[in-house]
Amino acid sequence: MGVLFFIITSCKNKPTCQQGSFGQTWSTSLLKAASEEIDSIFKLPLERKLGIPRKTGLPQGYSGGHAERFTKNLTWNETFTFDYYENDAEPLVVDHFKSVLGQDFECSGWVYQKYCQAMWKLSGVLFELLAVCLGVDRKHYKKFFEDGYSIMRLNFYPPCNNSALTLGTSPHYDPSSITILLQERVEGLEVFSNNKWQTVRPRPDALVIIIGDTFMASSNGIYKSCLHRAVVNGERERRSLAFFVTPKADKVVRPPQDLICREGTRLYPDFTWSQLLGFTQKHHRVDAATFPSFVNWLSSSKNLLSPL
Ligand SMILES: C=C1C[C@]23C[C@H]1CC[C@H]2[C@]1(C)CCC[C@@](C)(C(=O)O)[C@H]1[C@@H]3C(=O)O
Ligand SMILES: O=C(O)CCC(=O)C(=O)O
Ligand SMILES: [Fe+2]
Repeated sequence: MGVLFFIITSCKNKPTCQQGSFGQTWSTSLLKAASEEIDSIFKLPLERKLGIPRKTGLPQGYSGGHAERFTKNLTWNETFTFDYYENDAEPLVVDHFKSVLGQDFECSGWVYQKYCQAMWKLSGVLFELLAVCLGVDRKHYKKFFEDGYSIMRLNFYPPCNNSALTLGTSPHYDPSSITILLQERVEGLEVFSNNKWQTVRPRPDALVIIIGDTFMASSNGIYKSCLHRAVVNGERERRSLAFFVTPKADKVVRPPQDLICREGTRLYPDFTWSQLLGFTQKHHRVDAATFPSFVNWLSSSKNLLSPL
């Protein structure tokens, strides 16, 4: 069984952490600011939130339990999602916040601009770490993902005193490559490991790194995508931030050649992120069976980029 998820902590009690053990440029204060800023969006009046522009077939925008997409198994959460592209010239997240939420959201935009920049840098370090653990060229994955982007998701979970009837986020594997997840103080994240759901205890100074389907395929199945969910809390509001790292939309996802030679066989066909994203938005709600269903769909719908 490959790595499912792991937890990394920021530099110990340093106000700004330039280069910590992972070479990351994030700190507990940055995580705290990003957690606290979530309410600036979700405490808006409902009509304001529903007025946030949303394009059908894309995860970006505001949603309440995905009620605009699904008719059953609605989740007990509100989400706000936007894309992050690394761009040294323009603070694109700030521009996005001002355009979809208004000029008075410039400061919130800067909080998430800085947060996403730090998470993007961290993802590069994580890809090197994962490459080293796989025994492939240290820079392989960092180079593969460097012209990619990220889907940034803010999750807000209101208290729910009937946890038997609903979930915050249903059981699923993230379709993306790796997810950098920040839970603030209220627990709720559970991973399915050793045949049972296990709580991942929140730590305000820690990030949870979750392996997704795209990285599982890029590692020829050596790393396994991690089944996880979010349960609701009876008394307390819960917040989390998920930074889904994804390749450039039209880039072909396949393991490095030396890994294929070493393994001898390919577990998954070539695909693009654009195909997988489109599948999750148009054909199959992300759940515990997304990736096998996607692979079948690829083969049956003659969308295979190349035979296995
Ligand atoms: C490709 C994607 C689909 C989701 C957003 C991105 C990456 C994670 C996916 C998601 C968050 C996984 C849990 C279920 C989901 C429906 C959700 O709760 O929002 C997923 C997203 C989606 O389909 O919009
Ligand atoms: O809120 C959480 O802890 C998990 C959320 C999650 O898995 C997701 O947004 O993909
Ligand atoms: Fe997830």
